[in-house]
Amino acid sequence: MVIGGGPVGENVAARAVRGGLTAALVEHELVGGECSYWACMPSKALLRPGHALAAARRLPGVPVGDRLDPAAVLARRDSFTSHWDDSGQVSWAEGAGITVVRGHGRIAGERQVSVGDRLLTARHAVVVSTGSVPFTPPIEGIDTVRTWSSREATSAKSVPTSLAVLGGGVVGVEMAQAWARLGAEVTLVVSQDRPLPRQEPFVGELVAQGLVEDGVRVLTGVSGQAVSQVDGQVRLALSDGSTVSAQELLVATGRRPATADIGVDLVGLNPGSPLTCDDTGLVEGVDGQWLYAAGDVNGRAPLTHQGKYQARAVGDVIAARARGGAVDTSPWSPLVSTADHAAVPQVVFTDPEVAFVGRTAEQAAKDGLRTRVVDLDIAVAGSSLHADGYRGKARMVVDEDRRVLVGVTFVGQDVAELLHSATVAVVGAVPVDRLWHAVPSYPTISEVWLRLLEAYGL
Ligand SMILES: Cc1cc2nc3c(=O)[nH]c(=O)nc-3n(C[C@H](O)[C@H](O)[C@H](O)COP(=O)(O)OP(=O)(O)OC[C@H]3O[C@@H](n4cnc5c(N)ncnc54)[C@H](O)[C@@H]3O)c2cc1C
Ligand SMILES: NC(=O)c1ccc[n+]([C@@H]2O[C@H](COP(=O)([O-])OP(=O)(O)OC[C@H]3O[C@@H](n4cnc5c(N)ncnc54)[C@H](O)[C@@H]3O)[C@@H](O)[C@H]2O)c1
Repeated sequence: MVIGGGPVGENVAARAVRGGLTAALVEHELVGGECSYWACMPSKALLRPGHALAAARRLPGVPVGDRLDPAAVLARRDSFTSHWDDSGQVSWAEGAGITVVRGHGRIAGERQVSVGDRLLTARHAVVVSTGSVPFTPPIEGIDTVRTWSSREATSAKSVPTSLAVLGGGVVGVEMAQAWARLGAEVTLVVSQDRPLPRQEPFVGELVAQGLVEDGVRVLTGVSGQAVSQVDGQVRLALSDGSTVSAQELLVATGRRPATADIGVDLVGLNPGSPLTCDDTGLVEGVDGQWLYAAGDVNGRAPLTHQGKYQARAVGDVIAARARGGAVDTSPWSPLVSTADHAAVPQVVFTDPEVAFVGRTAEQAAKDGLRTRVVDLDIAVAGSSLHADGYRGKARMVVDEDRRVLVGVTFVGQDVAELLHSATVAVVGAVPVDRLWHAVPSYPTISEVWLRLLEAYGL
């Protein structure tokens, strides 16, 4: 029995069915979850046309208009969310042999879930994949005015004349750029010295530069102190005494696991906290091997692809444990999510794009690794052909004791598709001396791999 029919819950259920079990998927809103309707899909649909226009402008000879057509962009976005109708996903689930149960699921006891006045009992396991909810910081007045969360920012029906964005994380930078390119006057408020502060320092610097070039006002080192409504605008008072006023205020200050109202207290866990689990997804602190968690709700790596990876392991391990006999849960077996610890890839879909996997140099040092860091501008034949004035940077973090990569970061136009090569190198612990023999094709942006290895000394 799976509580939460987002991308993660769907995948847990599908794998369990594939493993020979029956599966019920309890969903209280739309099957497909946040990702399909208010997160990954609509946000990328809003960003992509602006990137295509910017890319075309960097190539003399390509006829381009001077601005996007917002109505067409929003209409295409709507088609990617299936107009917020989940019948296609419900049909997919039913076709995969999953029983969809509409309603709010709560843990009601060992292997039991209540949905309204129905009590459902699972034969083998209950999996919680309820995702996450936006975190609103305790700023004076924030509850008294209408603000945007990522939901409004991804589903808005028209372009606001002006938008203030509080928070320089991934949602903040992506939505600031999307709406700026669609014509809004955007101010991004970042509490640290740069956006995306958890990434390599050059990431935030280059992304901020890209935003400024798009006309975004990027304010760093300031936080929100108070919010009020003045003359039909939202006014945000900042820690340096200044104010920002805009038609809309997007609060993009992070998310928290959705565990507040799902009955976890009944099994001795803390509502509102992540459901900490082992690498097979078993929730820690609950006996009997019946309660699992996957996706945003476990706080391990709040990304769709990583949650779906956990889902495949959880669905498979539940089926394997149901069959009985020995179950291999050693690191890197198909039944565990080993990559969550130090090999998580992520793309930030801004222009310049950001793509990284594994540890930053700072994280590797904190983890006690003896590392060498190689930094390069992305300036190869492939990049110069790709766009006039191509601007990008790459960093590779090498564990010197094992001579393998433990982290790679790329920033630049269209680097997303480079990322999987880095992920394969990190997950596969490919020695740099062998990586040398993975020859990048000429002339592609991948040539940066050769330059990185040369700069390392090969
Ligand atoms: C604006 C934005 C953009 C993003 N872009 C990307 C991206 O480009 N790439 C990426 O990898 N990640 C992205 N993410 C993160 C991604 O959306 C999440 O990691 C992903 O949705 C997690 O999937 P999930 O199934 O764990 O949770 P969710 O997608 O949140 O699904 C949880 C489901 O559970 C349901 N539910 C919750 N509680 C109950 C209950 N008690 N009973 C029944 N149903 C319940 C919810 O209605 C929901 O359908 C983005 C996030 C945001 C906010
Ligand atoms: N492309 C992608 O993969 C993608 C896109 C969007 C979101 N996501 C995921 O969704 C989740 C949520 O994203 P998010 O950007 O909301 O969270 P986040 O945690 O990435 O960023 C939140 C930012 O807000 C800042 N902040 C917190 N309180 C603040 C305050 N009072 N004033 C100013 N700044 C404040 C934090 O310092 C942080 O930098 C993340 O896990 C993210 O990885 C992924």
